[in-house]
Amino acid sequence: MASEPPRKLQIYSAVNTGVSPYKREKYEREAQRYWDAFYKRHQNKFFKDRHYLEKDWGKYFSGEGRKVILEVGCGAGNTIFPIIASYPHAFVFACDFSPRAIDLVKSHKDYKDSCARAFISDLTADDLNKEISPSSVDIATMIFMLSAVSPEKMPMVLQNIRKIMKPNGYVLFRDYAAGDLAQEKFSDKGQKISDNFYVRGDGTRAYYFSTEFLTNLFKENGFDVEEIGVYCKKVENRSRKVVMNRRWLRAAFRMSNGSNRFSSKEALPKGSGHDFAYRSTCIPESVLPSPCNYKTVRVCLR
Ligand SMILES: C[S@@+](CC[C@H](N)C(=O)[O-])C[C@H]1O[C@@H](n2cnc3c(N)ncnc32)[C@H](O)[C@@H]1O
Repeated sequence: MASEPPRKLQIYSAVNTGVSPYKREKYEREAQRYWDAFYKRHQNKFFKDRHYLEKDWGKYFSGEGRKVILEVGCGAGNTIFPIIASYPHAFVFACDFSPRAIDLVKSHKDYKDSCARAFISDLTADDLNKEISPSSVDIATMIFMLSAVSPEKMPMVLQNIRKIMKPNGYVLFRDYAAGDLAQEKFSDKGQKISDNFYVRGDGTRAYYFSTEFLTNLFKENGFDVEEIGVYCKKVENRSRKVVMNRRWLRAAFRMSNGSNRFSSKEALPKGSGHDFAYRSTCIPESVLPSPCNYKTVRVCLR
């Protein structure tokens, strides 16, 4: 019969990470419910439309033919609708595991069957091939989505996306970078689940990526790095008289040739934590634009 772990060990574990094993498991099991509650509370008012996509990634979206795009973890559609506005000939698949988020997308005034199809899907569990033909997507956008997934399950998301990407298709990625001010704030409050992974007060979670971790994660799952960089802003909140140093990672990954050589089993992390045994070469931090040149902007961002 399996015996319970010694009590001392349990206490150590809770103190070490800030979140008890019971809560950690609950946040994982009920991730969908927490995000759905988020959209019940905030509707489509929380995130701003992401108008920087065309400026940052125009070269990937433009070109011959009708581009097929998948917005992964689309939320209320703040990435979908700027893409449709800038590229009216594109077709955008969009998925999220929050039914309320998908309802918000479908009720948006610019949602039309001729240019978009939104559906409910848990990217860590549901096969995208049920909704999208294999090897049919030119570009997958992952905008502040992967950070919401536990590091143990990130490979599953990438393996799922690989199946529907065209050979040489691109994943365009933007998400939280390690060292962001918001991460430092978490560190003070005992909301740490594991290394660089935290839970917010509303039960949603956020992972803070280093360039090395992200590079290895994508390489291990069959993508090559096209570009990657840390992107920094000083965000000034004049009413609260605070200046915050925010950091994001912006990257583009291309499907590796020989796209089917990675089985999903191989892609899974080896340990129970996210101590992946990476085999691939990393891009050293020294070749990245670091330290950041902060530029001051006045915006309100999560
Ligand atoms: C910060 S929001 C980003 C939304 C959108 N990409 C944007 O640009 O505003 C993260 C989204 O990822 C979704 N998400 C998290 N884990 C997911 C999963 N396993 N499968 C599908 N969607 C997921 C959440 O429901 C949430 O809508």
